[in-house]
Amino acid sequence: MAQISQQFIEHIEKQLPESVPLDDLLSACQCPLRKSIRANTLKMSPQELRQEFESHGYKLLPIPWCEEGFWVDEDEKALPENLGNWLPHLEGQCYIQEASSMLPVKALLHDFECHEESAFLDMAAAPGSKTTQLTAKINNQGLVVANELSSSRIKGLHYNLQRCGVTNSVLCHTDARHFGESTPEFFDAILLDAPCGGEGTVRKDEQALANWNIDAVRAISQLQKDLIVSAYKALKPGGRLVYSTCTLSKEENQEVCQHLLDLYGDSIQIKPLTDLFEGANKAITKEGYLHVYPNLYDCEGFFVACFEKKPSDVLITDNTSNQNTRFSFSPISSEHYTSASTHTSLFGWDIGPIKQQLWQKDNRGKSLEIWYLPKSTEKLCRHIKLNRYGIKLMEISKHGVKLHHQAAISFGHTFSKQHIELNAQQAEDYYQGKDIFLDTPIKAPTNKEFMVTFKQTPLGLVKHLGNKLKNNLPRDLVRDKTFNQLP
Ligand SMILES: C[S@@+](CC[C@H](N)C(=O)[O-])C[C@H]1O[C@@H](n2cnc3c(N)ncnc32)[C@H](O)[C@@H]1O
Repeated sequence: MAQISQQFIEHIEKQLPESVPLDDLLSACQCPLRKSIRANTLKMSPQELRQEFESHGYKLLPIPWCEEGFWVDEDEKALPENLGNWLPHLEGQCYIQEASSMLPVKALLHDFECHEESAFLDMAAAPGSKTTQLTAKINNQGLVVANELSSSRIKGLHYNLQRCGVTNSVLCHTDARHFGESTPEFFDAILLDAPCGGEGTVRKDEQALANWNIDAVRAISQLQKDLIVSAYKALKPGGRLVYSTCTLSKEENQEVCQHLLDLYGDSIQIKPLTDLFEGANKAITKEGYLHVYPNLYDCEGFFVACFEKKPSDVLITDNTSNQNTRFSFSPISSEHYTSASTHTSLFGWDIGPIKQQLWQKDNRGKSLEIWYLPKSTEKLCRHIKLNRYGIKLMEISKHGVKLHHQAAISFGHTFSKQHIELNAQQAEDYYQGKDIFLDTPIKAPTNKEFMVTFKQTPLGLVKHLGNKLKNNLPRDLVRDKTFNQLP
């Protein structure tokens, strides 16, 4: 049973709209949270995800604001606890994400015209539920900067981006309060899913409201105000900003938005979310924000505000010097492009269409790395230090060309040759880091790299050694336990 501090009850009671009686809110806080899942459309359609679950007796209910998202009706059948070890999850076909947490990206992209050069910033991105939702929705177009301050959380963010086949993102590891100064008017759209008090998460975390106090709320509200000002400054005129939290107090929500409007109300305006989805009116505030109390749609509490920065007639000029010491890549040379494309053609992979995004980097004289970088990465690097760039595709050394794991999981769906389809047991063995023994040896030269797939989805690379396939899954991706069949 959730422990809810009396101080919180007295505080929130004063802020509740008439449509949300305190008793309804408190009883919703005591109900376990409905679980939800989202199809990652870079790898699986919502229909396929639904079929996969329903063929095992689960009942999935659509989430009204996210066509890729579903609630799992656990009255019918409960989800297994360890869904993270399920093969389709490891393959990046789905993401376990709370339903209301799917709202901010919906707001960010609603009527938004995304193009090849669009630059997005996710200011507080780990573990990546919204970054992966965004990149899937824009089909890996443009550039998405995923930023996270916490060192311990950035690894999980990177893992999720890789797993989900995200190719248009770079990772940044900084305090998001710096973006306003370091990347002024750089981004077309910014998501600030702010660090917050988490009052809306009490249905998942029974202790979330046990030790509530107003001083902590005020302190975090100040951080949020600094972050939203930084977001405003980093946004291009004509750009879009979404501010969201999973908390309920006005100090962390409406007051933060009002701070932005008090400072910059002449050049930014609220984009009301009234028509975001059918039924949004239940949660709409008088300003046009969505304030989702946990009882409204039977999910977590959430707050979402959307702003548009007015277009400006003043032309933005990028005065930053081209002398960029932080950027250690150069465009791929024709000699190395020839080596790279000769190698990828063995896999039936034509890298011609991505040639403009191929860069080379010297690996301390030992080898030469070939990378795929999202558009505008070089320009961005003139302003900020990145933690991880796009995707390392291969290494060229005196021993020849060697493909990298990320090339297979990000671009493997376009390989037409040199891949081996595994059965479920072999796919599980692969994720557990084991070599794969073949019942019937394949007719192919030994010591060659192959890509392995399961149900046509790329898992990674192996080396063919005759009767076995040597596992080349990077060690940090190896899992102790995996399963294929839903119970
Ligand atoms: C609500 S969580 C983000 C959840 C994420 N957007 C998602 O959907 O998976 C807020 C994140 O902000 C990070 N954070 C806290 N202070 C920050 C700061 N000053 N700059 C950037 N990130 C910060 C926290 O470590 C945390 O990971």
